[in-house]
Amino acid sequence: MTGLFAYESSDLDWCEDNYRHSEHIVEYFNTMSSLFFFVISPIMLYLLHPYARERNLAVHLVWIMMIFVGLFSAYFHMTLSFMGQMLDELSILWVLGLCYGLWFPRRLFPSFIKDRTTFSRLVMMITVVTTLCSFVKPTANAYLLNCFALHIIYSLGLEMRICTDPKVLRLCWSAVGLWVLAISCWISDRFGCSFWQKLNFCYLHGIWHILIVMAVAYASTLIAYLDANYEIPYSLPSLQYWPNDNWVLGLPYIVLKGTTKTQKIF
Ligand SMILES: CCCCCCCC/C=C\CCCCCCCC(=O)N[C@@H](CO)[C@H](O)/C=C/CCCCCCCCCCCCC
Ligand SMILES: [Ca+2]
Ligand SMILES: [Zn+2]
Repeated sequence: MTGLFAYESSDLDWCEDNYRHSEHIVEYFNTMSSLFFFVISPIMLYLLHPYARERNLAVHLVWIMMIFVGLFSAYFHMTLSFMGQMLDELSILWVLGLCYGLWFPRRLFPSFIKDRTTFSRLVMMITVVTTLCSFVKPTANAYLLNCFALHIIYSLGLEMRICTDPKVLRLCWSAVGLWVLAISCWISDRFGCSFWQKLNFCYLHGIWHILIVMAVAYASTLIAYLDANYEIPYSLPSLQYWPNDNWVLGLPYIVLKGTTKTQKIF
């Protein structure tokens, strides 16, 4: 049992040199860049509060769980232990499950499912089964998780076909662009390590951490915005960026111009 927690007991080892900057932290830069989750998550929790209050307070669980993803990611890179790997990957799986349950568009539900509660229960069952299966071949987990991004982009494409709002389109392309940059770093670190070692630049996985958090902030806000238009249209949602609307890489959030009260007046 203690072997599961042992340093370097995971089959995964990223390109960054082990123990280069500290004798206690296996991959220093990868560990430190995981702390970026702690910076973005509280800000997103704050920015999404008006939408969560109107729609469903469970929305807050997404960014609360992202704090745990950051924590487990830091623990994994600090130790490269098997337990760290599983905590890192399973926390990502459960955030994905939560996002699907909350936000997957009703229009795209399989025909035999009539309401979101049934859909969320099905997602929960699939997440539990996938959690158990993840112990069968742990080295395959990360690849499987990355496939979810493809499904999210495909579903977004279906939703965006009829969209002409430039602000929404900008958010969508920014999310996809950030993800393309992120996944390029992840793949390059995984499969091009000898090349990057020759250049003495082995930090691509750490850069992936930073880019994927930004991609998730952009994609989740876009999906929440589409959801708000569909599920709480009286709230008149619109998109803005923090701290400034004109910043190239501000954090997107949803502003509600109407509330339940104004709905009752109409
Ligand atoms: C209707 C669904 C809406 C979904 C919205 C987005 C949901 C985000 C869900 C999960 C957060 C992912 C956080 C990534 C943490 C990375 C930690 C990490 O680096 N782990 C690695 C090991 O250290 C591990 O190898 C990585 C495994 C792959 C993770 C793949 C995550 C998929 C993220 C999907 C992002 C969607 C972006 C879509 C852009 C248009
Ligand atoms: Ca390494
Ligand atoms: Zn990582």
